[in-house]
Amino acid sequence: MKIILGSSSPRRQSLLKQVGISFEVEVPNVDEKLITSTDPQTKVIETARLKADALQLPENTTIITGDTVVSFNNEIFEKPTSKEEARKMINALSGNTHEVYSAAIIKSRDFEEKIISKASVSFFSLSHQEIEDYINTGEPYDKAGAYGIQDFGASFVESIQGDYYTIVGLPIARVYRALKKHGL
Ligand SMILES: Cc1cn([C@H]2C[C@H](O)[C@@H](COP(=O)(O)OP(=O)(O)OP(=O)(O)O)O2)c(=O)[nH]c1=O
Repeated sequence: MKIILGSSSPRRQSLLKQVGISFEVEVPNVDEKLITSTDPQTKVIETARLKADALQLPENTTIITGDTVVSFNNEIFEKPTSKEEARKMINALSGNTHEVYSAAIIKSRDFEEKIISKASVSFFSLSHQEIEDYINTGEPYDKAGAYGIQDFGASFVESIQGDYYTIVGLPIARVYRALKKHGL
């Protein structure tokens, strides 16, 4: 059985490697704006499904897709599209607790697993200068919520509740166990 990871996320790729899963990468070509739900849990699972449905599903192949959003104060923060947006997100998260939702779809011709995971992250109060310095590293732009807990963004984090890897972008233990359940 071949495993295809339908993701350009280097984090998702490294997490699968970390638990010994061999896979090929095929990046689905989708317009995530098609998913308009304002509920973060619905948004991530529907976006992961959109990505999964955009991939071919030949015999003896299992595909894995994922999606991650940050949710704060009834707002959904995806990847920032500008310096201003990154600044707005990090300012909002500063000194507060937010949620990170990650979803994964694992599917073959014979089965489909739907995984949704939520974790909470509390930030220290950040100074204007550290926010500006962080934005200028360029790190925020490929990450929901404009920060990477696995990178310099770790310096913002006072505490987390839940699965760390859900914050990084894939609830890897649950994905791993679902794959093993299906003999992969
Ligand atoms: C909150 C947080 C998000 N992220 C990343 C995980 C995801 O890669 C990204 C959210 O964007 P996604 O749209 O979920 O994924 P992607 O665009 O990176 O890749 P693809 O759609 O091809 O699967 O944010 C971190 O790397 N660290 C973090 O702390």
